Amino acid sequence: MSSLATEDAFLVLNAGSSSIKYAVYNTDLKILLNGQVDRIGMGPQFHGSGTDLPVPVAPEASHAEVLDWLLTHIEELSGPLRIVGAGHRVVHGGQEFAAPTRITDEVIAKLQALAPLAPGHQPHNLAGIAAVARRWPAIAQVACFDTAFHRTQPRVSQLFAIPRALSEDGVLRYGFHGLSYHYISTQLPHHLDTPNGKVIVAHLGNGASMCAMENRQSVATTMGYTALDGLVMGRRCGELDPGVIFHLLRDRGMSVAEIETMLGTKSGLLGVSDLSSDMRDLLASDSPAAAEAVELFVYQACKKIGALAATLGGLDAIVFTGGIGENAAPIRARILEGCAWLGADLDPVANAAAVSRITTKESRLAAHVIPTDEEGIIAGETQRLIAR
Ligand SMILES: Nc1ncnc2c1ncn2[C@@H]1O[C@H](COP(=O)(O)OP(=O)(O)O)[C@@H](O)[C@H]1O
Ligand SMILES: CC(=O)OP(=O)(O)O
Ligand SMILES: [Mg+2]
Repeated sequence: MSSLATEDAFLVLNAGSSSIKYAVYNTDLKILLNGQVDRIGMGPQFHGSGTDLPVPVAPEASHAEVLDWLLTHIEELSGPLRIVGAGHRVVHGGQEFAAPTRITDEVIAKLQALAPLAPGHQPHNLAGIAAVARRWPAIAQVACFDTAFHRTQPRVSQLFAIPRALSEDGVLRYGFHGLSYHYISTQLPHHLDTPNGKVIVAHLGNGASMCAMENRQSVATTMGYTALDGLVMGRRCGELDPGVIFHLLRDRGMSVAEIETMLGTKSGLLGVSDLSSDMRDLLASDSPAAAEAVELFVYQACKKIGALAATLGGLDAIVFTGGIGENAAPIRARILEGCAWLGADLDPVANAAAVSRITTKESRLAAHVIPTDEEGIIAGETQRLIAR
């Protein structure tokens, strides 16, 4: 990156369940570098600065190993830049963290205590914070939470029907993907005729969820206390009768840890297809089990759209985002076919091109594709907190 000048810059890390996205911004929030490692656990691939290359680690290498390589690579790419701050996506903020927060040892300890509620994410988020602190010991770091955007929800959306004492203790539907939903909420006025109307945003990636918005605020979401609930995901089961867990414990002799691993990493698209957690692999396969996994993904998405439309009392628009939402035209088409009763009329040409609006002019329900930018939200918040 010989074109980079010597200037102050922020690093942003967004560790998801199958990817680590990064971006480097200058203090005017201009993006200087960005990219990602995806397919972590399945032969990780780096994409960024005009190159695509396999990460030189074992195919099953952990997020931590990938992170080590990635930070060295970012340091090389960033050449003369002075990294003066870092912002991180942190998936679970629990009851306490409802806004971006400067990271201290005390904050780290509290976030570690929440790790059991997000075992596929929080440890990777904290590993990123620790790795940055080792490499750039003097810089300020900021945590931005996936749960924060949903804190505007009415209490009834957050409650489970369990004894009150547990709800008072924080066993609530927190919801996730909030940085993505926050970004999309800022973009609705640029795309929709009715940005403040009744909108469902579908963040469909390796993790997948939906958020019902009105006045661009979250009023309901499909994920829960943890990121296991709701839609079918790459490796997570989504909505499940809790009775299945008792059956596995009592009648099949599985341990809590085995069940957690099964529902969190061996279920979803991977479990049903017996082939892959990656939608690209399933769409390219002619296996009947892969087709059934895709059918279940679409079926559950349509079912949740119906439920969220009911919480909103109607529906003006659906927005697709995330790796599948942005890139998988056949999945968007199939979900919108299931929304014909809500007035969706797909424009196949627009859908194939993934231009912003993918329904016809006459369609009563508008559908749009809007690429998400979690890193942009993190960068803005990091700069704001560090400047203070
Ligand atoms: N062209 C594509 N067609 C279908 N699915 C895609 C395509 N590109 C990416 N995906 C899907 O997006 C998923 C990753 O989404 P992403 O939002 O980046 O994941 P993460 O949850 O790790 O942040 C992959 O698992 C893959 O299934
Ligand atoms: C919360 C969550 O599921 O995140 P991701 O989609 O990045 O795995
Ligand atoms: Mg993600």
